[in-house]
Amino acid sequence: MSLPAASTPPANVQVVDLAKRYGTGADAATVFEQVNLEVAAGEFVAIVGDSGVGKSTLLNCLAGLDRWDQGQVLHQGQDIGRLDEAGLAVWRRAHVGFVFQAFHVLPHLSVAQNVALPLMLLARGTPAEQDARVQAMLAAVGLGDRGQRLPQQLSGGQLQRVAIARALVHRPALLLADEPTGNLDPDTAARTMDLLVAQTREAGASLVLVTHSPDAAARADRVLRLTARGIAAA
Ligand SMILES: Nc1ncnc2c1ncn2[C@@H]1O[C@H](COP(=O)(O)OP(=O)(O)OP(=O)(O)O)[C@@H](O)[C@H]1O
Repeated sequence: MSLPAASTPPANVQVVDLAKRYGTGADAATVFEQVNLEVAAGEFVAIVGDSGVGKSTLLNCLAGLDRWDQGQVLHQGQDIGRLDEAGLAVWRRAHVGFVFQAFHVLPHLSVAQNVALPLMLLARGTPAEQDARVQAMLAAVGLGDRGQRLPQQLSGGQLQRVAIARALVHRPALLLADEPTGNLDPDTAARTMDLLVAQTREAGASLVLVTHSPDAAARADRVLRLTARGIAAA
């Protein structure tokens, strides 16, 4: 009896013929179209392109935060365009770590509570295990002694590091980062990139990073340029 042929595992992330437009009828404006992209587990892809070409929009589509007009976004073979808002929220919570240009840190929670949020929402681990993981992440971003502070007591660069700790704390399979080093000095930027790359390699996450920074792009396995007509090797 012959064994079934081993099937190739699907790419962690697949984008198929994606198009995004704003407006309708005569006012319709295409941001991008014919975007095709595959990112493997453990792979780091940087996306570059002119200002306004749609890099943040594409990242938002990958996170299911923005809807698109044509094409598909698949995560481990699952078509996330078929999920409703509640389904998307559950999927995102479990699988996605997002570092935005704006930090989206909650002002009334301490730094440690902000970082703990994904673990609490997923009810992952005991409170003691959650505390230990949060403390380890804060130490990794150089904020081990700032956990009890409120966000307003931190600098912009420190807040960016809180956002990165929070994005990584639940070891997501898909890491999406929009200019994560934009507000940071060169040393902190390099350490931040170390963290993102380590998570990608060690946890087999896929990292998609939008950047204008040549230093950040230089760390990627592949650099792709987004234009209105698609995405290709830079
Ligand atoms: N809600 C919206 N309605 C209409 N147009 C929008 C909306 N949001 C974004 N756009 C347009 O979509 C295009 C892509 O914006 P986006 O922020 O994705 O670009 P970007 O490549 O990330 O830019 P940058 O490098 O400057 O951050 C821009 O022309 C922008 O004006």
